[in-house]
Amino acid sequence: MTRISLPKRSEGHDRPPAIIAPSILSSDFARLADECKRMVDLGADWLHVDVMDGHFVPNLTLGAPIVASLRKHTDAFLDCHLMTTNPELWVKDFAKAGADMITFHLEAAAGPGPDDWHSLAPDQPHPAVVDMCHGVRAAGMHVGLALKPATPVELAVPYVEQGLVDMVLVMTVEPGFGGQSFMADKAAKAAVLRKKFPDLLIQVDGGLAPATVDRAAAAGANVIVAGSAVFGAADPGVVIQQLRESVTAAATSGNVPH
Ligand SMILES: O=C(CO)[C@H](O)[C@H](O)COP(=O)(O)O
Repeated sequence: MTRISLPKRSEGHDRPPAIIAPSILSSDFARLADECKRMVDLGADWLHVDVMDGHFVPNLTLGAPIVASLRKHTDAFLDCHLMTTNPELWVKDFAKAGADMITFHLEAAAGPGPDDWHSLAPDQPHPAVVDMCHGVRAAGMHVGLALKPATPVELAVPYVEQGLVDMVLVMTVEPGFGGQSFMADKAAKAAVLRKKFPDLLIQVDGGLAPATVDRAAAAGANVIVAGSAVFGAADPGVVIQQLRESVTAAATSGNVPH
């Protein structure tokens, strides 16, 4: 059983409700519990946890022990984005630590190289990806599937069609670091998914801020990850509110995502 259920799309909306997930990558790690409490008090729906292994991306951040420590201080939904090779190695540890969702990279199933997605078929689920989805659910967590900027969005479709994933994460920067510039053309990948899957959680991550979120919201995204824009703001609560309003306005506008 998953600890917290996922929000559902309601009548008259073209997507599930807005979920704003500050990325703790931009927090003061020495004061992590306080930083997370502050974000939740200011209106954050989820906390986004960036897990980097120094192989899949050129950066090292944190692992399950930090999640376990954090869990002692918060009941918030912990959305753990695994930027790692061999993500299956970490499923049990993250489940035990109290993670609510594991989002792993589709490319990691094919290999750690930036172009390894070329070996994935658009119409046939990859067995390693399918096993990973089943493994995450069996461990009591929700499943997210992440796509790097160069990976075609169509490659995610078979896993959504088969009900294997709860969320697709469309990366709008090259994974590895906070504070990068938003890639608007990559956000447009969300529209392909939203047209086919009105109930799917579609997350965007990288360079999201009040100045860029409208583009992602117009494409159909509903889960907004923002690190530097939120933690670096004079009033993070205002930024969280602006991100939410952008998604909510797009969801009720009746426009087809573009
Ligand atoms: O996954 C990530 C980096 O790989 C981060 O979540 C992302 O970059 C958020 O930071 P910012 O909002 O500052 O771009």
